[in-house]
Amino acid sequence: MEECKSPESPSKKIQQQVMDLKGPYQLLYCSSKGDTDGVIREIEKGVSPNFADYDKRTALHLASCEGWIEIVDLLLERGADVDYQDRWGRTPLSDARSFGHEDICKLLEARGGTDPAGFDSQNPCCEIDHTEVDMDDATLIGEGAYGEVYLVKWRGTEIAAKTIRSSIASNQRVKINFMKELALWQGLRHPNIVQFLGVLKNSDRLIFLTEYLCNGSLYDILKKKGRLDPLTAVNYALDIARGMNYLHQHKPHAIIHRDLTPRNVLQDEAGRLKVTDFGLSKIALQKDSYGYKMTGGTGSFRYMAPEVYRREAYGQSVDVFSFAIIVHEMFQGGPSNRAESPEEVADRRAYEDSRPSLSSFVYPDEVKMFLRQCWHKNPENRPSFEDIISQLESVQDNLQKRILQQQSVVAVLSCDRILIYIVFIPPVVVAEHDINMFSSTIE
Ligand SMILES: Nc1ncnc2c1ncn2[C@@H]1O[C@H](COP(=O)(O)OP(=O)(O)OP(=O)(O)O)[C@@H](O)[C@H]1O
Repeated sequence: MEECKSPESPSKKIQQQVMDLKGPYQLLYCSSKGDTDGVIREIEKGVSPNFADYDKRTALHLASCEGWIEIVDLLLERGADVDYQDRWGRTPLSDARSFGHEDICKLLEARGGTDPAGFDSQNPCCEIDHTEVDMDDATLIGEGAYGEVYLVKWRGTEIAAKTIRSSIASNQRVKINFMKELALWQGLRHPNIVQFLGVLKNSDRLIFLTEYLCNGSLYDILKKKGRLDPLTAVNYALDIARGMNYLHQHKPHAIIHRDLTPRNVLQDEAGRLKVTDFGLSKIALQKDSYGYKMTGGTGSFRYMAPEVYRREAYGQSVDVFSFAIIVHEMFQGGPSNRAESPEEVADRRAYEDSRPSLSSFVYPDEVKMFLRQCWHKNPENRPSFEDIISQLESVQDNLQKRILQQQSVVAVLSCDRILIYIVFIPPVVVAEHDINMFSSTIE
């Protein structure tokens, strides 16, 4: 293990957690819990009533969702922006409408609140009638944290149907949040992003449909093949980086994946990797006193940026950290520190600055340097995916040149994603009697 010991001690960790709870996030917590005294205390301490979390959600959004009219009134009195838009463009009025809090809607409207996008978040997605997809004839592909995934046919094409467990989908808040993320996913189009197709209408379960990727996940590929050759690893890394760059450059707000792991990267029949399930990670997970807590139940802890684990405010560079761990795994053939539990790994990364080893001969120097930047402890020092793409393209170029030098290649044909090397094979010098022997054998 390559480790740089941080000056932080275990007591620092506890202290840090206490500080997180006491920080400005406490205002959001009190607003969502209906703690009016707590809201007054935090505002009097100097916390801005417009303080927002990483989703740009303010105390007014939370109180409007939860139906705390007294707190909505108080926040407005103290200068909260009635039309503050969150990451999805939703205002507090959009939220109060979604949750059916009529009294709060009236109050917000009276104070000039609007619902610019006219959200009706019960039905924002393209809906496909359940009779169009025969779920009784579905083939089970696998099971994740949210439910099972099936291979089904829709209009003659094989697609994937993701079912959300009723224990999750029956919670109205979770369902609304899921629909918000799916509505966002629906508008995305990129060759390295799994295509969302719609939600099954009138089904007794929450089921959404996406394109089907027949080669499974990067997790399955690494499990089967182990370590990838450097050029394949870099090609795969470029696929993921291009998909992620598209998400991070999404307008008007960047889309942060938050749970980029090898299980959330799928491969199509042409060998191209595509990113899936962004934004869904935090929705169904348990809510604790800090807000939503990522459980890392299926191993996400291994890919979690230190600032997420420490429950600090975070930005899009958390995805760059996860990306670096995935690239490391592609060179390595699987996760490092397999003996440790995923949570222990995340804890040591967050509080001891531990990082996977790069000492092995498998990493080209430029890849080592690049990984160190991507998993840098200071999120601001991590490169953007745009930078990552240009760095990886130059690594790809160098690797291809090295392959050409090592072999007597006379030409390279490039056909879509396949490179065909025409290799010169020197003629073998054969003695005359050998030729005679050879011809007699043929006869
Ligand atoms: N669109 C798809 N095409 C083909 N296979 C898929 C598709 N989506 C998911 N799968 C497969 O279905 C299985 C379950 O996927 P799912 O996304 O529910 O869970 P996961 O990603 O394995 O774990 P988690 O729920 O923690 O993210 C995995 O084996 C995955 O490779």
